[in-house]
Amino acid sequence: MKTLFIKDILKEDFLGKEVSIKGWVYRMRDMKDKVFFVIRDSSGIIQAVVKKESVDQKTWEDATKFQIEGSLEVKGILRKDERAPGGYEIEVKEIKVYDYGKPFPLKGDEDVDTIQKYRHLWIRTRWFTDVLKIKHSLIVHLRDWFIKDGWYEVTPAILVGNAAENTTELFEVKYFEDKAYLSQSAQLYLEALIFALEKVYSLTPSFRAELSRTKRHLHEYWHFEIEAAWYHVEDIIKVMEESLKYSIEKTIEERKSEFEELKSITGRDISELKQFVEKPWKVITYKDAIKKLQDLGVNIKYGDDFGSDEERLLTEQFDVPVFVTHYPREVKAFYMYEVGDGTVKNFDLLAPEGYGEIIGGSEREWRYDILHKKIEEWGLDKFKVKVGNEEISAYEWYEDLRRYGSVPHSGMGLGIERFLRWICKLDHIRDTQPFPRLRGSWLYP
Ligand SMILES: NC(=O)C[C@H]([NH3+])C(=O)NS(=O)(=O)OC[C@H]1O[C@@H](n2cnc3c(N)ncnc32)[C@H](O)[C@@H]1O
Ligand SMILES: [Mg+2]
Repeated sequence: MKTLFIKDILKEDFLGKEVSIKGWVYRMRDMKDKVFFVIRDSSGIIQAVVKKESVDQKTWEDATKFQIEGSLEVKGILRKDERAPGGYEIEVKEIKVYDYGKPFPLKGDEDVDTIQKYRHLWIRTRWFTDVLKIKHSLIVHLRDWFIKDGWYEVTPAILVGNAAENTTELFEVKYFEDKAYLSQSAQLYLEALIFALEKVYSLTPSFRAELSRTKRHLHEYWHFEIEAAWYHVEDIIKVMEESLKYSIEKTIEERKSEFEELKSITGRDISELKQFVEKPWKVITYKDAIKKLQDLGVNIKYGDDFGSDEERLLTEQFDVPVFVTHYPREVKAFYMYEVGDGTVKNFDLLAPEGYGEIIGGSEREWRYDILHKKIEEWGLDKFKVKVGNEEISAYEWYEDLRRYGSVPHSGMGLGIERFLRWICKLDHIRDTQPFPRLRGSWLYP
């Protein structure tokens, strides 16, 4: 007989029939002449009852030896039982023991440090399993949108020789006799690839050695980045509003039961997500945003960057995500296209409900002279790499993209974990990653 997933047998057509499932003991109650199990697999839970008078001695003894998270396969008859989770129960005839298990170290009320110590076991938590499935769907549908829109998935370098973002937030790694850095962003490599494929995307880990200890910073996060030749920043804003709405809409459809379960933990109601999809998202300039914050009594002036507090306050003025554009050149990255009035053609997408930045994007400086001057002005040419017997600027190759057939181009980077934190209404970004790397966390597990 075929072993099925639990979700596949929770149906009237299996009533009275023999079924077989494999999984782990989620709950158990040992009575005098009965043992009630709730067994879980990746698809859900089901009650299974072992009655002493209905099974042989060995099966009864096995049934009484299990611990929480013990692993087993049960065969039995599916019965209706309104009191059981899901309304069904298996009356067990046979048990195949894989592992009785040991007293499980987690009871469900542990503090953050204890959870961190047993994170490799804690990730079996049902609500976190729901978050992992929603993360999977958001990524799959986002990729789907870009594939349908003619973009190519590419595989950029992760061991790199230069900073793409803040030079003080690099993780340095030993690279034989030299040193390398863990990639902060695939952007510079995607910019090289558009001269071949024109529209490219990648999903890679990005690494940030930020010292900030906040609810939205990880040292290692998954970064969905896109780059397109001939596109201007307005085109990228349009692409991201459409693709994120598509991903959210498809994920809501596909993960109804997961969102239902999650609602009791985080309070996220899918009706809130539906209204983000239905309404047009806002676009305001940095200058407007500064004015709005000043009108709200925030002590901020033109030229200041936004921190989490300012972003939270700003997003609380809107009930949809907000694209904030045209920041002052000084507060943004070297590669951004200079408008000429002191601003750059960039945007940050701020998620509502106080979640803040989930995307950073911009039009790239594609004019060689201006980019070369800025790389020198920002001291980036001090980054050297060994090429053959000579030491050259680690940005020489990047400037070559402006020497040989340069074109206007734009792109963006979406933090998957920040996107997921907003969609699931999670309090802390640590609960968007199975093995989060946070300020002060151990490299364990
Ligand atoms: N291809 C590009 O144009 C991307 C560009 N080079 C870039 O890295 N922009 S960004 O620094 O704003 O980071 C992009 C996004 O990456 C996320 N991000 C950025 N830093 C983090 C940390 N520390 N933890 C989690 N997520 C982070 C966040 O959502 C940002 O909006
Ligand atoms: Mg940013």
